[in-house]
Amino acid sequence: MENAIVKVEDLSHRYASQWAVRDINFEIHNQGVVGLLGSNGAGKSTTMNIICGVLKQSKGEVFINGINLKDHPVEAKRNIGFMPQKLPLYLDFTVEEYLTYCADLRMVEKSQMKKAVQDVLERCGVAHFRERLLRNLSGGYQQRVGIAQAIVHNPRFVVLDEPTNGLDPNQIVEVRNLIKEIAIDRSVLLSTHILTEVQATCKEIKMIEEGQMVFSGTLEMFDNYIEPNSLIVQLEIPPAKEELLKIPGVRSFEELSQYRFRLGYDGEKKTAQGVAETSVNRSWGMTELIIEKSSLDAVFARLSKKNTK
Ligand SMILES: Nc1ncnc2c1ncn2[C@@H]1O[C@H](COP(=O)(O)OP(=O)(O)OP(=O)(O)O)[C@@H](O)[C@H]1O
Repeated sequence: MENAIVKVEDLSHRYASQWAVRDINFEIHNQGVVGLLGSNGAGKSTTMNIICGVLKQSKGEVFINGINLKDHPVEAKRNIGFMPQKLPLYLDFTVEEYLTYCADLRMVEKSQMKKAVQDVLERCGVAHFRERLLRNLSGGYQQRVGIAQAIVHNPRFVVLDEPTNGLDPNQIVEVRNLIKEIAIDRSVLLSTHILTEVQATCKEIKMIEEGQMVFSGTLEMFDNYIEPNSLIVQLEIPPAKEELLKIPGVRSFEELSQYRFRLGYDGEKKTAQGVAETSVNRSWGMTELIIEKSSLDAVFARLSKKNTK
């Protein structure tokens, strides 16, 4: 079987006497964006810094493309691109000078350097600014250059730490599109506090709280983490409230308008089916039935709380 792009085994890290990360395990096998979530101080930056080889862990192992990062850092890092939260930009360099410098640091072969820089200039949409000083670029374009430096050596795995921080709404959309584009042929681990960002870009989510992994799964699993327990039904010829409360599983009733009602239920999936069937059988003229899901914020809050109990 092909090596996982990233494999993290029993990863723990301690600053002085305090453990920041405890026994984290995960693997990333596929291309696409994986969101790394967690409250402030949860351990995201510590985890990312270790995975990128910037910080040495107290315990555990990290393998990048099958290569042990601790034992073979130079080889392993060839497969990693990192864009830290605070961009390491040299503001007096032009875009092209800076990317050439980064390509050199990442040990791109001299003969390949020009092509590597040209490719990322184009791919990240900054070719027309190649001669501009970094200090004269807008925040959105500086972020693009930050992403370009992370992929100039064509790594299989890229880590982006809050890449849309401080951007305006248009720039956010553009940078998110760029992230999705670069994740077509590589894995991207994206740390963010913004749940709409996760929704817009990620296919998988990992969530850390107090240094431990509290969730790992698809965006859909995260979205469905809290079982729905209410539904909205719209009926053209509504019955009396008591009739609705008689449907098996229905526990509560709330009138939203003359024709629209919220019914609370016990989480049993069959209840929604029962509401639909009864409405049809009794000719209540059902025009809409929506199962109300919890928001991503509610799931995030539940997972954070679960860990602090
Ligand atoms: N250099 C350090 N020395 C001591 N403690 C640290 C150091 N860096 C981080 N910590 C502590 O380790 C824990 C995890 O911090 P970390 O920065 O990894 O969290 P985070 O999830 O990235 O937070 P944020 O979202 O606020 O950036 C926190 O309790 C933090 O105070």
